[in-house]
Amino acid sequence: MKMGTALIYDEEMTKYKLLWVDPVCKIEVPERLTVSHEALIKTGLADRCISVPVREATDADILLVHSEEYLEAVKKTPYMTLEDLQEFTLQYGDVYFHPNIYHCAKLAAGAALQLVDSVMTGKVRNGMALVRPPGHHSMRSAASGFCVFNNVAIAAQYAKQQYGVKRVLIVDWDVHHGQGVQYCFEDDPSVLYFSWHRYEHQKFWPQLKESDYNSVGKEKGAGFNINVPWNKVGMKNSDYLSVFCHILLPVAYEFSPDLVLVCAGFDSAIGDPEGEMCASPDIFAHLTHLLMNLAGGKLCAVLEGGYNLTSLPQSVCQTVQTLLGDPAPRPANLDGPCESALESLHCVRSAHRQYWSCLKHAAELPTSDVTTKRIKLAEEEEDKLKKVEEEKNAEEEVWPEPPKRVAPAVRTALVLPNDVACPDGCKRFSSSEDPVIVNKLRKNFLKDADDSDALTSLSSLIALVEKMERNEICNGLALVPDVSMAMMCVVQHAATALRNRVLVVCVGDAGVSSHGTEDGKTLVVQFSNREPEEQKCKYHISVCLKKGCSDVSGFAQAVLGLLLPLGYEYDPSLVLLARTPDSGLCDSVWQQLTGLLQGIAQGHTLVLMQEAETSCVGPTASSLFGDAAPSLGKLHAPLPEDVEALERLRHRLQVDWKLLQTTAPETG
Ligand SMILES: NCCCNCCCCCS
Ligand SMILES: [Zn+2]
Repeated sequence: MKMGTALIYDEEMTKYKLLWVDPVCKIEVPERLTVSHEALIKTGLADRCISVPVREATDADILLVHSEEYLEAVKKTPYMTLEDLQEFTLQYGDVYFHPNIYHCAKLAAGAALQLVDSVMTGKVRNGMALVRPPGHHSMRSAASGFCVFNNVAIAAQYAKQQYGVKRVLIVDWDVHHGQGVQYCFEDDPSVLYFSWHRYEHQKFWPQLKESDYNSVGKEKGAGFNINVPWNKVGMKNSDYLSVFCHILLPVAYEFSPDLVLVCAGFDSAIGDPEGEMCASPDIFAHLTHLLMNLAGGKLCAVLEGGYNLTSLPQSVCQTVQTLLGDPAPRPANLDGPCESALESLHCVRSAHRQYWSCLKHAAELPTSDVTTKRIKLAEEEEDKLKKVEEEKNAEEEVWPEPPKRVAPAVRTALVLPNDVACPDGCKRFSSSEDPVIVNKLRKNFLKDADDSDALTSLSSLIALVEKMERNEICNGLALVPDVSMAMMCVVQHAATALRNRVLVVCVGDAGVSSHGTEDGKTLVVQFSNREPEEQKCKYHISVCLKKGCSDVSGFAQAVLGLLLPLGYEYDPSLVLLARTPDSGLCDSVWQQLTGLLQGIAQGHTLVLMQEAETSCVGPTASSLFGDAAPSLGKLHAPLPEDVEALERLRHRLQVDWKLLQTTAPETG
């Protein structure tokens, strides 16, 4: 049921600009929209989207968030002289008005509403609106930070009112705090607002105390406002992915939204004069991918900031290409979150532990003196490094073009016994038996050489792996007589053939070969309910859950907070996902796992299942084919012993795996 991706853009929104000198506002230029749209055209992405027209938000729409007096005031601006416009602007901060900005602000808000309509009526699965003026800083009765109407806040209220949406998740990955969104929903438990933002201990604009991590929401909304302050510039891909895996995703899955809105600001990308961060544009492919299995895939991304006319279009293209379902590029050098980011991560998780069961066992807030000492030490240390850094790259930031993301000709290939039907859309795969492969298999694997159907399925499997390695096929599913043997066979083949690494994810108690784990060519992560004997080595990890994988929330938290960070850091070229009938996994959890793992290894996921599990072929194929996994529903609290076990395991493994860190290492 793969549906399309909407793209909303109208050049009318380029027809306003700054009419006087104002150094703060001069970066907000019409070219932001034109370079972004042109990039989508040039890369062919625009043609793959469903073009949806803008519309003007009505007074009623705008009044969902703003006051009548504010709307009436803004309505007068088209008739103002230049002096009046400058006078009118002075009452607000870091924003400018123009005779045509009211019209454009109605179109920007209306574009967000068109996107919500398209997604909620099922016309499309997801989409992106390229708009200006942005919205997330504007407040009930005030313009702010280049924003006039709060496009995403209006869209959230509209979705609740028009479609009876119960829970809306707003993810604000713009580098500024969307204080306007926070104020709008801080006492509203039906809207979970998540924002990270440059903060520098309140030194950075808008310099609000309430942008810090301890603003968690008010009254009934307590816990539903998550602020992640960046107290240093230069944050990188690892910092962003760590916050997604250890804060946003666990909470988002527990919240289980019916709709996801993204305040898609790209001033958090490298090269931006506002953010001064160092995350590469392709990180937005992963951030987008990680949100696409929430709310059954209903995701609306609305442009906010982004002021570097090179990284902005690159980031926009990375986002749209992922919304279209193309495999994400392999993440660039994930060398672990920096000290300052770990401080923030620790503070946010601790501030929210009382509200979210997935954070229940997050470490306590560091005691004040330890913290201040640690922050001081960390700051001196990092400032020294920064000085060196600054000397080095005082010149313009440069970064490589994001890698080309070619979707293979065949997305999903299935190796099935002849009597099992192949779901539509997927391609049945069987190889001409390559004698070399056959002989090797006979020699290494098949005791009784006449076991022909094992031979057939194994040789098809190897041939499939080779096509994935050549990027001719994206992912695959194989029903095999013996999962353990098939796993071993693929791992051994891959270890030699594949230049790179294989991540083996085992669900259930299949015997797992430790082949390749001693030298790191293979990373095995096994989920089961059997207490593991001593932890073998860094590359063979057993995750023991009390009720195995049958406890949805325990398993979900293990996947989000442990498997994903491990997988991203390991950065394999193939993900081998093996499941045995005793796994106890329900289809929707299985589909979430299969969906999320496709963000790794450029989507080269190979699923192995026992031949008996024909009922699981359909759901698995649909997830491999790119359909969003069904929502898991609100997650109840995981078993305390599971959360504790995960925390202990993460604490033990973080020595070797930096993306598992959630607190700054004790200094001194
Ligand atoms: N450099 C500090 C001045 C910030 N001025 C407002 C920025 C608004 C961004 C909207 S995404
Ligand atoms: Zn911004």
